[in-house]
This record gives sequence, C-alpha cells and structure tokens, in this order.
Amino acid sequence: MPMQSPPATLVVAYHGGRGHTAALAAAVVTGAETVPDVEVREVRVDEMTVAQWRNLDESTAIVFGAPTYMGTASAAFHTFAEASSRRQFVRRWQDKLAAGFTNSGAKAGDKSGTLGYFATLAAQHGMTWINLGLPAGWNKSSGSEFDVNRLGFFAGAAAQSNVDEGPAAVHQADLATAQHLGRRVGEHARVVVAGRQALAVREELTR
Ligand SMILES: Cc1cc2nc3c(=O)[nH]c(=O)nc-3n(C[C@H](O)[C@H](O)[C@H](O)COP(=O)(O)O)c2cc1C
Repeated sequence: MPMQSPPATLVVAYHGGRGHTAALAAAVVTGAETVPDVEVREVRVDEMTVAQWRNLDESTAIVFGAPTYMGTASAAFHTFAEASSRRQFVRRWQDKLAAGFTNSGAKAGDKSGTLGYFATLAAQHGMTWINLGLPAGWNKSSGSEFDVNRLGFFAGAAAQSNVDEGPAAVHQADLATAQHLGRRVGEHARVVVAGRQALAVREELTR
C-alpha cells in the first residue's frame, strides 16, 4: 500500500529593502506552492520572532534572499546570519536544503558575491545547497531578455531592477526564474522527506 509522507516545509527567509526583493520572495513562494505535499512560509529576517526562528528550525528547506548591497547581501541579512550562529553551534540546521536569490540595480552588480555568501552560510550550517538548475538564457541570437535565467547565473536566482523604478517593474523573466527556484527547492524537499521516511520504514522492517 502506498505510504503517505509528512509534508515537507520550505521557508523563504529574506530581507527586502524597497520591495524588489520582496516581489522575488513572493515569486519563490508561488513556485514552491505548485509542489504537492510542501508547506511554504515566508519570514522577513529583519523582523524575526521566536515563532519564526522555530519555523526555520523545523523546516526541510530554507531559501535565503536579500538585495545586493555593496557586492554582498544587505546588512540586515548579515545581522540575521550572525544571529543564526547560535543554531550553527548546535548544528540545528544540519542537512536542511538551502538555496538563494538576489536583486541588484546593475545587470551584473556583483550579485555572485551575494549568492556565494548564501552558499557559504549554508555550508557553515551543514546544509545542502540547491543551485538554480537552469541553463543561461538570452545568450544566443534567437534569445531575448524574456528568457528564463536571462542574466545567466547558476548558483541561484538573480534579478536586475532599474534603480529608478518600483517593485511593480521587476522583470517578468526574473520573476519566472525565482518561481522556478521555488519549485525546484520544493521538489527536492519533497523527495528528501519521502526518502527519509522510506529509509526509516525499511530500517524498522529489517530490525
Ligand atoms: C547601500 C546600497 C548598496 C548597493 N549596492 C549595489 C551593488 O553592489 N550592486 C548593484 O548592482 N546595486 C547595488 N545597489 C542597488 C540595489 O541592489 C537595488 O536597488 C536593490 O536590489 C533593490 O531591491 P530592494 O527594493 O529589495 O532593496 C545598492 C543599493 C544600496 C541602497
């Protein structure tokens, strides 16, 4: 008889400055919500409560997000990351899945610094990094700025928003890329939960 796995839980933990990164966070949530058996939450890392820390502690996957400021994640995100060291000391986030997304004003804008920082944070916690899993878009004559992964990042989802426009102008290709990341992490989280449960049952049966 097929076994019902408990739901996986995915938390999008982000700092949004003027709203562009928040729009991307919403897109990650939308993508993750398309995956069955995955519960999705969003927390703003500059407004953490005890309950939200608990959400992170109990999650299967955490997707980190922040605007790129001065070539790295925003200071508010770094404050959250430093606060997470209490979890790191006791390996509380060990073996969770992790991924990341960022927005910047320039097309490149040193966003790799931010995505690389997220991956390092994940590694310090012993988390497993999920990359974007998409080829580069907009890199051939038949391509366009509306290609998914139009900016050609691989470590995570990267977006560019003009500094003189509001969050409503976040590029639709970047929103689609963020949705893809949410779906991808959700799918991996679901597999991890189902796999762990199957292993536990097998070990129980062979005891
Ligand atoms: C303090 C500060 C530093 C910034 N540094 C960068 C940068 O290094 N690279 C870049 O392309 N844009 C930079 N920007 C532009 C922001 O990345 C961009 O406005 C931001 O991602 C918008 O997202 P938000 O609305 O979530 O803040 C910077 C903006 C600020 C305020």
